[in-house]
Amino acid sequence: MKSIEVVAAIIKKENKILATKRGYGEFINMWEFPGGKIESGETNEAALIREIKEELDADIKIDEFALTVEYTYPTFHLTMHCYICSLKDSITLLEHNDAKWLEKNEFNTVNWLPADIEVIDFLKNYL
Ligand SMILES: Nc1nc2c([nH]c(=O)n2[C@H]2C[C@H](O)[C@@H](COP(=O)(O)OP(=O)(O)OP(=O)(O)O)O2)c(=O)[nH]1
Ligand SMILES: [Mg+2]
Repeated sequence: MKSIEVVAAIIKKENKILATKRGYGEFINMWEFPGGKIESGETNEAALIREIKEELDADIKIDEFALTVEYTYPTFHLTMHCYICSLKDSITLLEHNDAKWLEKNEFNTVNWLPADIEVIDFLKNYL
């Protein structure tokens, strides 16, 4: 089975985190943490900064590593490294079709990608 390695940004502002809704592809309209595939030769941090610039036209500060999720979808295995980040400026949705700032008690109001449930469980304790 194919394996992919992805970095994702848990962008935090006060007690809220940014959830973004996928605008295209297999998982369209499901919610995720913005980010994407690490390219060869790239560090996790460089990949995350590049992806957030590409997807949200924003610069971020990576504050700390949060967790790595391993999840097997029917057609591929996902390794996803997640980092707590803060925004240096505003965002523009270039690939997503919606975004929401969610407090802990609102996490369950959106339809997360299956691999993200573990991230949500982590954040319920972290925030
Ligand atoms: N970015 C991101 N991807 C996730 C999350 N949860 C999850 O299962 N994935 C899966 C969905 C995708 O199959 C896979 C790769 O992420 P991606 O589609 O964002 O990759 P990318 O930005 O490089 O996009 P592309 O150029 O391949 O279209 O990771 C998440 O929270 N954030
Ligand atoms: Mg992406």
